[in-house]
Amino acid sequence: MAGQEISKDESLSLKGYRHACHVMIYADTEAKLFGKIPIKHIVLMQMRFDGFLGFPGGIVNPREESLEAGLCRELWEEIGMALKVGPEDHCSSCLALSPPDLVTHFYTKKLREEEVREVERAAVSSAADHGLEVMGMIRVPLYCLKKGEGFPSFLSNSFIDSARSQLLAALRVLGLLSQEELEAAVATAKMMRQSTAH
Ligand SMILES: O=c1[nH]cnc2c1ncn2[C@@H]1O[C@H](COP(=O)(O)OP(=O)(O)O)[C@@H](O)[C@H]1O
Repeated sequence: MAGQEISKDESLSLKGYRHACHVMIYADTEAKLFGKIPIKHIVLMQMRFDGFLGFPGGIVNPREESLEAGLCRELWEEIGMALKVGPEDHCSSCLALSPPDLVTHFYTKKLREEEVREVERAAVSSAADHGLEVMGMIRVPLYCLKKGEGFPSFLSNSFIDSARSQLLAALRVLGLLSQEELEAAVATAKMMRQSTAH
């Protein structure tokens, strides 16, 4: 579920709110799973310390730094290398579902495949948060195999705050998956969750 959308400027004028910025890093790829199923796009998320999936980023203080400067500082801690994310990469800002006094700002950043590999290597070898606040960077499987394996199964995980909606919206807006593919994956994920609920 997503919180209420709000413009970035309006959110910055709210009194008493904290701000969090997160980014979806992605790239195109020619790679094929089992040598035949096109992966098409690499999309990075991370397993957080609390067992939820989310995007890299964190809390920023707009009174001390711009949202983007704060995001880059957080990325340095979680990825262990400098990654430039600017206002042009901003996608959406939302009032968080919980806690109620939080605005979550979401960005997307397209890299080349080799640059994504560099991010993955740095996240393991240099990032201060690796193994602590971040248990590991992961790739989102965007293909759909038999019995919901792949993206539907991935969507059945637990996501922090609006991370799942941010993922689905970004995939749609960036054209990484079609509306039909997204709807089918969401419906299959829902059935999978129901059938595994005890
Ligand atoms: O990927 C995400 N998308 C949307 N909201 C998120 C995501 N990750 C965390 N949040 C929300 O933002 C808050 C702060 O984020 P995070 O835990 O990354 O920052 P921190 O490590 O600086 O405390 C979280 O408590 C959660 O409500």
